[in-house]
Amino acid sequence: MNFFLTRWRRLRLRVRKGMPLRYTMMVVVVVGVLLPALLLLALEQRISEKSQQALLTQSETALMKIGSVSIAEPMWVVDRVALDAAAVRLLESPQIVAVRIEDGLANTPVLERVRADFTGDLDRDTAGARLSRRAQAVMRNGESLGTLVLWFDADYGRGLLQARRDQMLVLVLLQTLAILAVLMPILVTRVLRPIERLKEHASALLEHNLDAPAAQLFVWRRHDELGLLGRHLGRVQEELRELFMQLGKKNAQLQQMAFYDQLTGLPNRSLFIDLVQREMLAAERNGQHFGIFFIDLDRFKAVNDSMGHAAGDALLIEVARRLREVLREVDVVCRQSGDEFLVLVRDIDHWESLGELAQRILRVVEAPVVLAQIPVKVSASMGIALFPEDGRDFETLVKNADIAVYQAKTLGRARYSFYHSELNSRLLANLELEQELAYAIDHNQLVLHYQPQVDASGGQLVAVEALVRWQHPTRGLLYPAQFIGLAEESGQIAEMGVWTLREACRQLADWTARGIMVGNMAVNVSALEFRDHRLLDSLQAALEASGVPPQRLEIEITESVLMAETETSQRIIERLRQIGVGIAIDDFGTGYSSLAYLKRLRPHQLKIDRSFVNDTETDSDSRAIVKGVIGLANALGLNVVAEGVETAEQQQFLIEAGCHTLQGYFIAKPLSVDALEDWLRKRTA
Ligand SMILES: Nc1nc2c(ncn2[C@@H]2O[C@H](COP(=O)(O)O[C@H]3[C@@H](O)[C@H](n4cnc5c(=O)[nH]c(N)nc54)O[C@@H]3COP(=O)(O)O)[C@@H](O)[C@H]2O)c(=O)[nH]1
Repeated sequence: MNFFLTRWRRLRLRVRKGMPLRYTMMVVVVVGVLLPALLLLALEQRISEKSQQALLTQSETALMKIGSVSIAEPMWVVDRVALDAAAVRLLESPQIVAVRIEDGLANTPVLERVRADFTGDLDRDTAGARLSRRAQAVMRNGESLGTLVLWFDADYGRGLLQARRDQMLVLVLLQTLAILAVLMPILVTRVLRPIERLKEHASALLEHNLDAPAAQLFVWRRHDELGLLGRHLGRVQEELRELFMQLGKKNAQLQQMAFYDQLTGLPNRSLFIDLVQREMLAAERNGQHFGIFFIDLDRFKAVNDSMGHAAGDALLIEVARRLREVLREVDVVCRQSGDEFLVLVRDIDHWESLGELAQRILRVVEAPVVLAQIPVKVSASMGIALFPEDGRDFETLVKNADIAVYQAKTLGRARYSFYHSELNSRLLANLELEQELAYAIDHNQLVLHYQPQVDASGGQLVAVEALVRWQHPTRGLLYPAQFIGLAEESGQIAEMGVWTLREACRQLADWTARGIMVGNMAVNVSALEFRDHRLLDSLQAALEASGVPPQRLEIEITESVLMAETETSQRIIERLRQIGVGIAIDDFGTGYSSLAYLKRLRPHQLKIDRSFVNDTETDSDSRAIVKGVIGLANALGLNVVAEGVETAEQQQFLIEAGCHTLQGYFIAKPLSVDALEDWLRKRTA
C-alpha cells in the first residue's frame, strides 16, 4: 500500500512540476481515445440493457406460450411421459431454470423439473429476485387443463450484457492501442524529437556550450513552426558564438592588462601574489619549500637618466627576456615595479641549488645589452627569502627578500644575499635611526668637531677640518660612519650638508671675531651632495650669513666625485673656483687617480690617504707613493696634506718628504669647540 502511495505522490509531484512532453502526449492520446470510447460503451450498455429487457420479456412470454401449447396435448390425454419430455425440452432454453406443471385433474401429482446445474432454492431465489416466476393456464379448446409455471434466470440477461460489454471493452482497448501505434511514431518523429532537439539546442546555448554537437550539427529543413524556431535558434547560436568570441578576446585583453606587465609581458604583482599564495597552500600541504628572489637592477636610474626612458624600457624588456630564459618552466618571474623583479622558485631540492640559480641570474643580467648601439653593462642585486622559514605570508616573504637585497647592495652590489633575521633587526634599527636623524637635524643634536691641520715645517695651525657628530639622546655620541650612509640613502644628506656648511662658517666667524686664529675651515661634502645644484646656494648663503671670506673655506671632495663627474658637479667645481673657495681632493690615491682631472679641475690641495701614511714606517711602496704624490703636487703647484699622522716617525718622514700640512691623532684628534680652544691655549702658553 505504502509503495503505491509513494508512487502516487511522486507522480503528482512530477505532474505539478511538469511532466516530460512525451508522457503528456501519451496521456493525452490515451485519454483522448479511451475516454470517449468508454463513454460510448457505457451509453451503449444502457441502451442495450433497456432493449434487451424488452426482448427478454418477449422471449419469456413466447416461451410461456410455446410451453403451454406443447404440454396441452399430453395433459389432455394424461400422458405423463410426454408431459415430462415436454418439460425437459423447455429446460433446454438457457433462460429457464425450472418447470412446474400443475394438472387440473384431482389427485394428479405436480410435475416439476429443475435444471441440473441449479443449486439454489426456487422460492428463496424468486423472493431474492435472482429468479422470476411466471405462471400461465394451459388451455385446450377453451377448457383449462392446468397451470404451467416457469422460473426464468434473472442473471441470464445480465450475463448477455456483461459478455457484450467485455467484447466492446476489448475492442476499445484494441482501438486505443492501434491509434497509439499509428499516432505515437508520427508524434514522436514530427513533434517530440524536434522539440527534444530544440530543447538540447537551447540548453547548449544556455550553458554557453556553443560547440556542443546538438548545437553544431542539427540542420533544420522543415518549414513549419518548429523548423522556423530551430533556424532562429541556429542564428541566435551563430550570433552568440560571434559575441562570445569577441568577449573572449576582450576578456583576454583585460586579463593581459590586469595580470601582466604591459612593458615586459611578465606577470604583474597581482598575478604573482595569487600564484605565490597558491604555492603556499600546496607547499604547506605537502611540507615543501620554495624561494622568493627579489631582483633589483643596480644603477638603473643612471641608464634612464643618461640614455633616456626608451633605453631604460629596452633594458627592462631584455632583462625580462633573459630572466624568463634562465629560469625553469616551473618558476615564475614577475615585474614588481620599476627595475624590480620577483621570482617564485618552486621545487627546491637543496638550498645550494637556489644559490646556483641566483648566480646564473646574476650572470645573464650582467651580459652587455646594446642600447642605442652602445653596449651597456648592468648588474643586479638579489635578496632571497625562503618559505616557510622566512615568512608564511606573501608580504613578509617579499619584505624579507627586499631586506636581503639591501644587504646585497650594502656588500657592494652585483651579488645575492639570503635573508636572515639579523638583517631584519639591523634594517629596523637603521630605519629607526633614519627617522631620528630628521629630528636631530631640526633639533640641534648634530655638532661639529674640528681636527687641526698644522704646517709641517713650523707647526702653526693653518686650518681645521669640520667633522660632524650626532649627540644622540640615548645612544651617546655617534660618529659619521654610523649615520652618513643612512643620510645618503634617505636623501637627508643634503639637509645635513646645508647645516654643516652654515655651522662651520658660523664657528669660523665666531673664532675670528674672538681673535682665535684657526686658519681655514675644511668641510667634507659627499659625492651625493655634489650632484645637487642646491649646494652652491647653501654655500653662498653660509658665506654671506657668516661673513667668512670664500678663500678661508675649503671643500673636501673624494676622488669618486671626480670619477662620476656629471654636468652639475662640473658646474659646481667651476663656480667654486670662481668664487674663490678652495677644493681639496680627499683620500687621494685610493680611487682611480687620474692626472687628467687634476689638470682640468685644478684643486688647490691633495690629501694623501691615511692608509699610505700609516704604512710609511713599514712599507717602502707606501713611502714611494707618498713621495710621488708630494712631487706631483709640487709640480702642479698644489698644497699637500698628509692625513692620519699617528706617530713622530711618520711626521718626521712626511716633513723630510716635503709634505706641506699634517693632520692626524699625533697632532690632535677631532676636538669639540671648547677642547680646540683649550688645545690652542695650551700651544700658545
Ligand atoms: N659629507 C660629510 N662627510 C663627513 C662629515 N664629517 C665627517 N664626514 C665623513 O666621515 C668620515 C669619517 O669621519 P670621522 O669619523 O670624523 O673621521 C675623521 C677623523 O677622526 C679620522 N682621522 C683623522 N686623523 C686620524 C688618525 O691619525 N688616525 C685615524 N685612525 N683616524 C684619523 O679621519 C677622518 C677624517 O678624514 P678625512 O675626511 O679624510 O680628512 C670622513 O672621512 C668624512 O668622509 C660631514 O660633515 N659631511
